[in-house]
Amino acid sequence: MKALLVGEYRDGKLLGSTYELLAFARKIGAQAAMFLVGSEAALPRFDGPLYLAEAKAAGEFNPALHKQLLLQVIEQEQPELIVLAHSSYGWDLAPRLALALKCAQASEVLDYAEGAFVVPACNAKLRRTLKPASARTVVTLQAGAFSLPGEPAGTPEVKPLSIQAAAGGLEFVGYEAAQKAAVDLTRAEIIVSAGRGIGKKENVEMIAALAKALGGELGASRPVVDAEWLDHSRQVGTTGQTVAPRLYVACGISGAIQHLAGMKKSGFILAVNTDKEAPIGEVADVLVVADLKQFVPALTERVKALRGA
Ligand SMILES: Cc1cc2nc3c(=O)[nH]c(=O)nc-3n(C[C@H](O)[C@H](O)[C@H](O)COP(=O)(O)OP(=O)(O)OC[C@H]3O[C@@H](n4cnc5c(N)ncnc54)[C@H](O)[C@@H]3O)c2cc1C
Repeated sequence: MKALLVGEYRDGKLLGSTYELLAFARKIGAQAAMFLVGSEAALPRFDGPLYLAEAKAAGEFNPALHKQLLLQVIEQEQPELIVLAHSSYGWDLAPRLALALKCAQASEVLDYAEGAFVVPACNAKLRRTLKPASARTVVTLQAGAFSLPGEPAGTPEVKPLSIQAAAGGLEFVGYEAAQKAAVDLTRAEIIVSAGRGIGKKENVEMIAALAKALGGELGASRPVVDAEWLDHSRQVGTTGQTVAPRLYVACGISGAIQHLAGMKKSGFILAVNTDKEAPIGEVADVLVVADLKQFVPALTERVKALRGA
């Protein structure tokens, strides 16, 4: 099987998600070629053809023009799969491509087995298996679902793409930095995070008390932020911050892949969950199967006593 991987480049840098596409291609045993609107100065490390359009000429974000360039490469390479990251770039480009190619599209792929793609359903509570009816499929990959076992290596064979004329309608103007987060969790050595399992806003205080006793920062999963129990600057995960503290305490967090992608590199992970089968157990060093309303205050008192606070 042949896969055309659509790498991502932003602000002069190749994005790490590009290597997740390579990991996916490797996992499914596909022969990989890559398309990138980027720069010679930031090439991906892999062995294979790399169709490169200069971002200076094509704009870093111009789905209409990038689609045109991609269609030329697809004509040449004839891949069965066109693979993008499930990012704002992929969300925009993938359906345009699928429509132009009149082929199937599978979004937010988590896994692949026997010609079928596994994708999340019902707000990630369930998984659905999709078997495309077309010979060619455009897929976007969920962030963090695939990773290379070691450091990427290799030298691509660069095939420059020339830009004849800009596709009308869109012009890449630039990026606008998001407002600086009120809390920088990326620097925290200890993070205690609240998940939906805390039940109600009033229980945030209980999690904050443990964070304070440990001398750490308070974090959160997305539902806690969506419910406005905590500010977005405290969200950990693919649409929040990526953290790697020495200690991460997950209170009432199930361990959805989007949360794990933001904290699985923590030094030591302690999870508190009533469900012993919760996926957080797969990355936790210790999973305490308990009601957090009993366990967390007891742990806080013990920590305070040990620290003489
Ligand atoms: C595009 C996209 C991006 C996303 N980005 C993020 C992101 O950045 N960060 C993020 O966190 N999520 C993100 N999500 C959402 C993610 O898919 C999950 O829905 C979310 O992480 C679940 O949060 P949770 O674990 O707090 O809640 P749930 O999945 O509802 O889990 C609650 C857990 O609490 C446990 N529990 C319940 N009661 C108790 C109790 N009394 N004591 C102990 N345990 C208890 C339950 O057993 C359960 O495991 C994203 C989703 C999408 C589609």
